[in-house]
Amino acid sequence: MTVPNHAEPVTRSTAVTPCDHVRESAEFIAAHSRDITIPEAGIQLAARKLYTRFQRTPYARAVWKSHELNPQTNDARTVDWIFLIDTLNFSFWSDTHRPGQSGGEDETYAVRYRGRDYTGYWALCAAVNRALDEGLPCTTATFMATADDATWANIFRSATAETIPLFETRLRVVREAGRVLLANYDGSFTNFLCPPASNGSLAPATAQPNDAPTTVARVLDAFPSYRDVASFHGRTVWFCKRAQILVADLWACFDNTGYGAFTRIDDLTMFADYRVPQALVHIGALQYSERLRCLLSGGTATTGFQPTFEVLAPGSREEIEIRGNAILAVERLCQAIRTLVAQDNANSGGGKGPVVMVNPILLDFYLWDLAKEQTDQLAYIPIHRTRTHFY
Ligand SMILES: Nc1nc2c(c(CN[C@H]3C=C[C@H](O)[C@@H]3O)cn2[C@@H]2O[C@H](COP(=O)(O)O)[C@@H](O)[C@H]2O)c(=O)[nH]1
Repeated sequence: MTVPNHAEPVTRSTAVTPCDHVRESAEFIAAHSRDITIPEAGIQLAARKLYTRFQRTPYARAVWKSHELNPQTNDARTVDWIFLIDTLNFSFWSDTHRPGQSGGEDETYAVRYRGRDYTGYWALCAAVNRALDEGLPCTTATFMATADDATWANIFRSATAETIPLFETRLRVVREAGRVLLANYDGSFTNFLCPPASNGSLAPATAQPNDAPTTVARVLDAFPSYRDVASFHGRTVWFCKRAQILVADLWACFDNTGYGAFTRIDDLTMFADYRVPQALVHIGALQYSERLRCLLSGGTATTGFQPTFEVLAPGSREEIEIRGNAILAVERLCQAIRTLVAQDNANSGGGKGPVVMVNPILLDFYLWDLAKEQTDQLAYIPIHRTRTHFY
């Protein structure tokens, strides 16, 4: 079993990266939270359960490609696909459907693709793949920057009465990103990752791996819609969810090679969305106050949590507490699992059982996939509903 070896002299640059800011922000938010706690006993119990599961079935980068909608080739087209998806990777929850409530047709936005209806994040992936199948080059910078409203409306067309949330915001965000690629990166995110050599040749396979936290910082500089920060108790707090998941998706898809090769990938944090907090509450790594649960789902402990699904304003105290504590809970889970790995190593002299490698990215992916697989079982835990282009 390998534990990331921090004994080596870390050649960490002294510069504070966005990932450092995100971690510091999470600590600050947790220290000033009123409606959320991270129960240490819950962390330890969840860490042991996850460790046992990972010993049986390691959760590796390769899982990323196992979903039928994710690209299967490691090439420039896949880089542009991931960049488009993560530029639009936000706010899929339904304005009408209330999970857990009986009766009423589920009209959640859905995209029909190859005979199957996809909702949530996967609806976005299905819409993009359907457009590509229909001959629309929607992952190219020129298309992103110039396609008109009707073309995008057709790309995102729904199989239900509900249309894609934040349609106008998505157009603004995708056009901004397309214009930046055309103006500064010769029309492709591959040039952002691996600037062509002076002779114009591009050989990502031989290029030096990018540094993950530095790449996150460069994404924030280049693409304004990725600047996911807020104000909390008079301080700027950082989340950078889409900038970090963009790097993580490249790393996972390319299996840490070529365009997806990164140093210091373990520095990335969990991606503060509305789905992983639900999974963290379910495994006991996060605890919501009675007040927060009532706010999110309505009703009271005695009348039961009748989902009314209050909307949380972007930047509200409750939204920031949920996002910040979710990040810190995954950090703590990660540390607890690494401690278990180290203890096992010390006791068994290594070489026992499958390699358990864990970092915040893999924990995040695992918990997100868990929440999606167990949507019904987790319906008793309300997600928070905030309309935002950050997550
Ligand atoms: N923290 C975190 N948030 C994630 C993802 C993903 C997609 N990741 C897949 C790709 C590779 C991995 O292996 C995963 O299979 C989407 N989201 C966020 O969730 C929300 C959508 O939820 P729902 O409406 O229920 O589909 C929305 O905020 C979206 O931005 C993740 O991995 N982690």
